[in-house]
Amino acid sequence: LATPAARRKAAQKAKKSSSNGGFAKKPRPAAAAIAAPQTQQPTTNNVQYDDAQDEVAKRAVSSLFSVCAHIQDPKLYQPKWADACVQQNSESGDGISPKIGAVMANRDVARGQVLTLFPIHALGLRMLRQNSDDEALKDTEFVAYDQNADGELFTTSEKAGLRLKLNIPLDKSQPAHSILGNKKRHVLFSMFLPEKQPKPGWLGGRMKAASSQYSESNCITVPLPGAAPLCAVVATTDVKEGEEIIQAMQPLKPSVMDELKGSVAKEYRRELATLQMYIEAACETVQQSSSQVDSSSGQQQQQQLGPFHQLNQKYPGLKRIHQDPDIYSIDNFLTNEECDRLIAKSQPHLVPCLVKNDKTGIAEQDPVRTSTNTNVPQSEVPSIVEKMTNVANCCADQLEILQVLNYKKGQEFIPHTDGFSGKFDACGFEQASRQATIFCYLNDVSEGGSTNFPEIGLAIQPKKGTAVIHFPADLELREDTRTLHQGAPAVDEKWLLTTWVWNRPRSDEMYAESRLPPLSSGDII
Ligand SMILES: O=C(O)CCC(=O)C(=O)O
Ligand SMILES: [Fe+2]
Repeated sequence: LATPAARRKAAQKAKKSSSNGGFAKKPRPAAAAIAAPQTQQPTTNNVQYDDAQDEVAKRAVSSLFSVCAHIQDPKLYQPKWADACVQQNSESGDGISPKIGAVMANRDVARGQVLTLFPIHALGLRMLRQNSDDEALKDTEFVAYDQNADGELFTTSEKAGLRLKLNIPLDKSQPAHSILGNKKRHVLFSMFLPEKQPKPGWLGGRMKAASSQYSESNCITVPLPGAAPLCAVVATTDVKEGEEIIQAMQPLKPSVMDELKGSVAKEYRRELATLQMYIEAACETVQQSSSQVDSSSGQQQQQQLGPFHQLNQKYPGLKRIHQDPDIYSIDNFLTNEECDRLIAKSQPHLVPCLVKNDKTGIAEQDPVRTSTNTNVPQSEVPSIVEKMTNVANCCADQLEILQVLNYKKGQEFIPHTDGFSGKFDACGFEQASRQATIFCYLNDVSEGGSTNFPEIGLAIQPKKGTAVIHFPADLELREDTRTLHQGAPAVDEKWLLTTWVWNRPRSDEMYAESRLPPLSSGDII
């Protein structure tokens, strides 16, 4: 759909089949969130989808879009506070620089200040659906757009160059979180169309993107505190008047991102309060209209959770780094030698991580988990198994087959939970469930690759030898969705050892430790 006319036609067609906005159906590969070790039957993550919840989310997107479109009308609102750059539209005197189209700072801007805002030409919602055999219920993208302009409907067949999609994570401090809070299912994204007229203060998306050199960028796009999906382009270095604005394409460390958001929140308190008012009003409209959707029709209730698996609280160095849901860490859980030897053992055996396709039942490569991994027989790492069973108060048979994961630049594991609701037959365990996740970082990682728990605002930067333990389900085998987590895209290479503690021993002979192929001679003891 390369031409505006073709897109318009498609948009009209799609409008007929949708209640509001544009409805672009997007078949996507089934994205099971539980990754499978190579030699095992992968397991499914039984994500429930819920039509009522989707309807509320779609209404939220439409409502947020109409408010955002309204704000972008220069007759109504001019963001002078975010008007620190211009787009070059004629050749300068020397004929060398700046280039036509380049976005340049029109004043000095300090790190943490806003350069411009990111325009919202359409607002989209990716709805991840799994476990569905029905074609009509595959993953879809709902897009709310301006019905009077070209290019209203964005289908996945359009080339990435035609528009820019920006995923917008919503933390709990965002008003939109309350109406779009199901991060496991709903991905909010904003769309930018280069062919739209640029508006002063809304030049985001028009600047050059940094190529591979991370260091050459001077800004990044961040959701406006309290006013997402509106986003600002924020300076990541001090920028001089006349300097070209170049956007970083790599994710920043969560701590740096938080610092930038903090400085924007502080410096532009008044301006943000105005925008927040608009966004809150849009959210209230949705809340009012969705209050009719009664809980029996599927609104997910936060289930009461009971006690969780107990760790050995006397384990040396055990620290609780988050309470309710509890997350623990232990520095130097593995020695440097254990980490180095485990990497050396695993390196020659790495294969792409597989994820179960819920439709076919086949374990296959999937963009949800792009790292490589290998299984590690317990017999080759007795000292590590001994520490794990000691801290987790369990026997070695309760540990799922150990895996070493390797993430190279750009590789990631998208947000997922490790647990199940109820009993399952999986990974050699029968009528059982995962109670705890233990992972250990095998190297220090300074850029990218953090393990993020977005529901609780926790980000952990990998530190060599540190173990992290969380609890995907309670003792009654009810999943705790607050433990949603991701392996953020790696910048530096990252190595991780991971396993899960089940509530009963591994029993299926097919998954016996003795069947695992050895990695190398020389056990780590
Ligand atoms: O890579 C990470 O930081 C997390 C890995 C993970 O979540 C998993 O293996 O289940
Ligand atoms: Fe995980």
